[in-house]
Amino acid sequence: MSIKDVFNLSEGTEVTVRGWIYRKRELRDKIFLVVRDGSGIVQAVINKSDQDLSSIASKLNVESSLVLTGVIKREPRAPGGAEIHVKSINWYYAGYAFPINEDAAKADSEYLFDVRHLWIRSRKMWAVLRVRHTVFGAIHEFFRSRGYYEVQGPMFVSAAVEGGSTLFPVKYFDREDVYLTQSSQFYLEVLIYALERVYTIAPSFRAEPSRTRRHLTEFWHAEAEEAWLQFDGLLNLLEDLITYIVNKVLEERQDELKLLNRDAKVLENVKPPFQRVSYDEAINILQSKGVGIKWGDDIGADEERVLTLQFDKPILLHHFPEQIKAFYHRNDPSRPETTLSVDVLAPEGYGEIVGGGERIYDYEELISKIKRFGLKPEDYDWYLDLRRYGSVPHAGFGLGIDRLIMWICGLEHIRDAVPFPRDIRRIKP
Ligand SMILES: NC(=O)C[C@H]([NH3+])C(=O)NS(=O)(=O)OC[C@H]1O[C@@H](n2cnc3c(N)ncnc32)[C@H](O)[C@@H]1O
Ligand SMILES: [Mg+2]
Repeated sequence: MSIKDVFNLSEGTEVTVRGWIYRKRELRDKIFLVVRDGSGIVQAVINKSDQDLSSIASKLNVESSLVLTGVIKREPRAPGGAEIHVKSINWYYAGYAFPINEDAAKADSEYLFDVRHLWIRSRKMWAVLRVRHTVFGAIHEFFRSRGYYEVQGPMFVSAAVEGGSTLFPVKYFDREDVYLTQSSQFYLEVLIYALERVYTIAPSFRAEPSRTRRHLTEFWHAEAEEAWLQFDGLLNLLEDLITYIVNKVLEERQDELKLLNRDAKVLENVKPPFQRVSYDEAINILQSKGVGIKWGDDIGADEERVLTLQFDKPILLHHFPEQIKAFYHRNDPSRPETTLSVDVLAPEGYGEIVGGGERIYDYEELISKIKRFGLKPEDYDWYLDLRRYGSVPHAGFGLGIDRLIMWICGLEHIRDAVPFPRDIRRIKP
């Protein structure tokens, strides 16, 4: 039986659970073992009057694996309000003294990243991993229930989508022009001409030199693209997607959010319409808050933080000046110096979790912008073909899943949202 089922059974029931010792405490007359499995934890009590049992329990360590049988007793002081009074223990592996103890857990956080392969067993990571599971499942459900087809782009690519400065070159046999994908977007733009509406969940790679609280060198990216979709439809789609995901987490992961001390009030407030703020309005708000910014400047993490603290809902920040966004963004015909682009900013200072917009679908417009941006049309030969043959208005976006999970769980650093985070200094475990 899994540990979480123990709490649904009545007092006096005999149960057998299996798992690992999470905490161990020896008192004068008792030994308390907190046992964990994939579903949760339960306290087990051994009376020292039972010589055989207590001699077994004494030699076990934190993380020793075992199967124990005992009788349920209500105990308000125990986690979950019940405990198991142990009758027998079958242990599999006494193990060595576990290197992560209470002090280590409070020690230098880099140490906890060095032993992430063991720290992954902590209650905090257990909760984050279960929220992560729900988020990935919700993304699949959302798109599949709306007729989007799941597709896959390649990981080895030949061109930048989001600028050459964060491309990871790959040693690819004798070639020097191969990179890890920054975004599957261009391939989704190919696939809409076959399936009309597509999505993918895949890793993306960015050679980010800075170690910030929201950048990784490898991150999980949910991207979607849809033929005929235009700007207002894109904004509504983003609101519906993020609301759907947050609601799923609220529905399935209340215990985990509590364990993470996450105040779910903000999450309960996530529903359409989000706060729609144009770039122009954002510049005015920031200037009124004393931020030294002028029209045409990029809005970075610090400025996003100021903006998100003005509202208690996600923000759809739209119509960025063309020079701030990638070449493929379609210029707004009514204000060509701006683009039909949108970033979604998560509240509470978390900032950008989504980037997207309408794409240029006219061949001449795209090739002239590629040149105007100092790029080489030959680097985008097959991408331009999509505008030569059957081009249609279309839009899409990329959701940074790790950043979304960081916000939903109320985490300090994106590295806590990922089982095995990668940044400029970390490539193991
Ligand atoms: N299909 C598309 O339209 C996506 C588009 N080509 C794209 O990659 N946009 S983005 O660069 O803003 O990245 C999208 C999101 O991807 C996340 N992102 C982007 N870069 C990172 C890094 N380095 N670490 C973690 N998360 C990252 C972040 O939430 C961004 O909003
Ligand atoms: Mg972006």
